[in-house]
Amino acid sequence: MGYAEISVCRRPKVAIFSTGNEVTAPGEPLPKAGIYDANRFTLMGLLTEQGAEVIDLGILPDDLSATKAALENAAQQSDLVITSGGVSVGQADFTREALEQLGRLAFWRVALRPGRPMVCGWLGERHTPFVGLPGNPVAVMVTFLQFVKPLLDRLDGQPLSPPNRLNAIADNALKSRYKRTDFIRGVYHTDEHGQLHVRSTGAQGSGILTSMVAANCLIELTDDQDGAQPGEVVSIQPLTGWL
Ligand SMILES: Nc1nc2c(c(=O)[nH]1)N[C@H]1C(S)=C(S)[C@@H](COP(=O)(O)OP(=O)(O)OC[C@H]3O[C@@H](n4cnc5c(N)ncnc54)[C@H](O)[C@@H]3O)O[C@H]1N2
Ligand code: MOO
Repeated sequence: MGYAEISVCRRPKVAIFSTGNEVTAPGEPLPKAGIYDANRFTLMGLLTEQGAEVIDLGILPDDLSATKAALENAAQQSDLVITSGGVSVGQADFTREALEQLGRLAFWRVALRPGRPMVCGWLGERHTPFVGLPGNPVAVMVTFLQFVKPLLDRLDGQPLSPPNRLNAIADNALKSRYKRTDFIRGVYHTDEHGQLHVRSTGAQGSGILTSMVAANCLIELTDDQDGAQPGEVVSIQPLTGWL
C-alpha cells in the first residue's frame, strides 16, 4: 500500500510466577504432598497466544518477604505481573498481603466460580498492574479469559471488546447459584436444523484440568440465574478460535 512507516505497539512484557511450597517444577522429583506446576505453563500458552512477551520467574515459596522481594523485582521489569495461588484465606496465603504492602489493592474476591478469590491491584513506583489468580488450574484459565485478556487488550492499545457469546439449548441440567456467575465447562454442537446445543463436561471441581481439555466452550450462568433445566436457552462463550 506504499506506507513507509506505520505506528505499532510494543508487545506487553508480562512477568509470571506460580506460588506454593507444594508446587514442583516438572523434571524435579515430586516430594510427598507435592504437586507438579501446571499454571505457569497454562499462562505461558495463553499469554503467548495473546501476543505478550512472557518473563517466567518460576515458583515462589509460601513466604511473605520472599514474595514481596520477587514481586517488587518483577514490577520493575514488566508491564503486568501475574501470579497464581496464595490468594485465599489460608495461613500460607501471602499474595494479597504482599500486594497491600508494596502498592495498592484494587479488589479482592469476585462473585464468580471458579475464580472467587482473585486479587487485583498495582505494584511499586511504576504502578505496574498486578493480577493474583487463584491456584486451582481451571480457575486460572477462567479468570485469565474473563479478566486478564481484556487487560492485555488495553495494554496493547486495543479497544475493549466483550467475549464472543452464543445462545445454545442446554441438553442437561446445569447447577449454579444466585448472586454469583458460574462458568461451567461445556461441549456444544450444532444439530441437523442448525440449532446449537450444549452439555456440561460433568464434574466441575476447579482442579479438574482434564475437563478443560474435554470442553469447547464455557457455559455462562449469570448471578440472576439459579441453574438451568434441560431445554432452556443458555449463553456460551466458545473456546475454539476465541483466543
Ligand atoms: N475459607 C476459605 N477457603 C477457601 C475459599 C474461601 O473463599 N474461603 N475459596 C476457595 C477457592 S474457590 C479457591 S479457588 C482456593 C484458592 O486458593 P489459593 O489461590 O490460595 O490457591 P492455593 O491454595 O495456593 O491452591 C489451590 C489448589 O491449587 C493447587 N495449585 C496451586 N498452584 C498450582 C500450580 N501452579 N499448578 C498446579 N496446581 C496448583 C494447590 O496445590 C491447591 O490444591 O481457595 C479455596 N479455599
Ligand atoms: O473459585 Mo475456586 O476458583 O472454586 O476454584
